[in-house]
Amino acid sequence: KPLALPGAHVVVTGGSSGIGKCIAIECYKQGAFITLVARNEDKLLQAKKEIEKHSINDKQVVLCISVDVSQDYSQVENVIKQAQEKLGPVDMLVNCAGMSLSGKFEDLEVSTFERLMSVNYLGSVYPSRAVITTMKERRVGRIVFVSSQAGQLGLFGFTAYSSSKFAIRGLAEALQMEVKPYNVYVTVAYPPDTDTPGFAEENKTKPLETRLISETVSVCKPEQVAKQIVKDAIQGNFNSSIGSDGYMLSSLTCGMAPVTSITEGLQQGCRADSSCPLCCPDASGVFVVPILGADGKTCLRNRLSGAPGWLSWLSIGLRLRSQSPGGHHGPVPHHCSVLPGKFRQHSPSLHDAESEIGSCRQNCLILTPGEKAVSK
Ligand SMILES: NC(=O)C1=CN([C@@H]2O[C@H](COP(=O)(O)OP(=O)(O)OC[C@H]3O[C@@H](n4cnc5c(N)ncnc54)[C@H](OP(=O)(O)O)[C@@H]3O)[C@@H](O)[C@H]2O)C=CC1
Ligand SMILES: CCCCCCCCCCCCCCCC(=O)[C@@H](N)CO
Repeated sequence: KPLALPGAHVVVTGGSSGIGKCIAIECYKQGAFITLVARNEDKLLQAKKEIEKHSINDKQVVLCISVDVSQDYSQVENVIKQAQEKLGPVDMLVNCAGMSLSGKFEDLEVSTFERLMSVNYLGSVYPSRAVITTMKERRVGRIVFVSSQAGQLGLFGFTAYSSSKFAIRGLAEALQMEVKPYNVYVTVAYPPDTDTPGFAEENKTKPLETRLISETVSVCKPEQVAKQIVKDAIQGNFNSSIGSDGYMLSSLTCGMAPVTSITEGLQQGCRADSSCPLCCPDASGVFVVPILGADGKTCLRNRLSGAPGWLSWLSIGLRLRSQSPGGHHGPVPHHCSVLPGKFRQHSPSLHDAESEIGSCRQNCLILTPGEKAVSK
């Protein structure tokens, strides 16, 4: 279910400038309450004024908190606490604070590698770590990471920057697998060059080669990038790319990232049905056992959005095969997946799967249709 932004509390790190500021404006326009997090207080207040021009009701608030997200976890944790005291639990966190420095490997100071890793990577870990427990308890939440196209491929001049942006992806993939059963969705955005103060700053020292390679993709407006990111985050899409070459780049570099939207679209015929005993929304066994298990009755849609992409494709393949004459064994509800008999015989986990799913459900909050999740 898409996240409803009206009345929601959105925290944007790096919200005082560039892409982050545009994300804050986009959310504010849709009725959210905003907390902006960045270091410079003047820039924060300036951004607050600009964002407030876009209010849609007189209850909306923009809160500003100054902190360096890359320095000290307990400081960041305090900032999140302050924000939650004023505006309630965080529904969406956007990790957009970041910076770029380029240069040839041997020309970059070692301290630049440390700096980019702490701001871009640890600066995303800390705020996320500070909001995740409450999100899981409430069974509501979105966490957005802003990587970069340079986080999908390594580029000349970006030895320090690219690696810090690749790190974000590893974090996001692992985290999505953990939190999907709690209805918390992770989005990683891979923007191209975008016309922001940060980009202007980066261009002052960019090597010629880096500039030439980057210019093969045109520069985007931050408003456009922000719109796409907010849209994907609301939808719970794991991947957020901009434009057609952004889309191609994402397809080429998708690896085993979790799949959400496209696969779910293809799985139209496999909608989760709350009347199916195996399609409970706890979905704690997100991974292999439930996919191969449940004696062919596991609903794929709930299970797979936290699993690597190729597993989804495999299962779609199996499902299509199983629908062909001869591949179908026993009575199977229309919304459930079917595994061919051959696979059943060869997988020892299959026979235990139903009981395993039964036991993993004991550790979880089980919702019956119509019931609402409440925090512990
Ligand atoms: N513009 C581009 O071409 C692209 C940008 N990106 C990524 O998007 C994000 C935003 O970029 P962009 O809008 O260009 O950047 P800007 O430099 O315009 O804005 C950066 C924001 O992050 C804040 N910030 C920076 N460091 C810290 C820190 N240590 N602690 C807290 N806040 C911090 C800044 O405020 P303050 O300095 O006051 O702390 C500012 O609000 C970055 O992660 C960047 O890597 C990705 C792809 C392309
Ligand atoms: C078939 C696929 C076509 C795609 C071609 C790929 C070309 C790569 C261009 C990468 C540009 C790097 C952008 C980095 C932006 C960034 O993060 C900094 N500006 C941050 O400030």
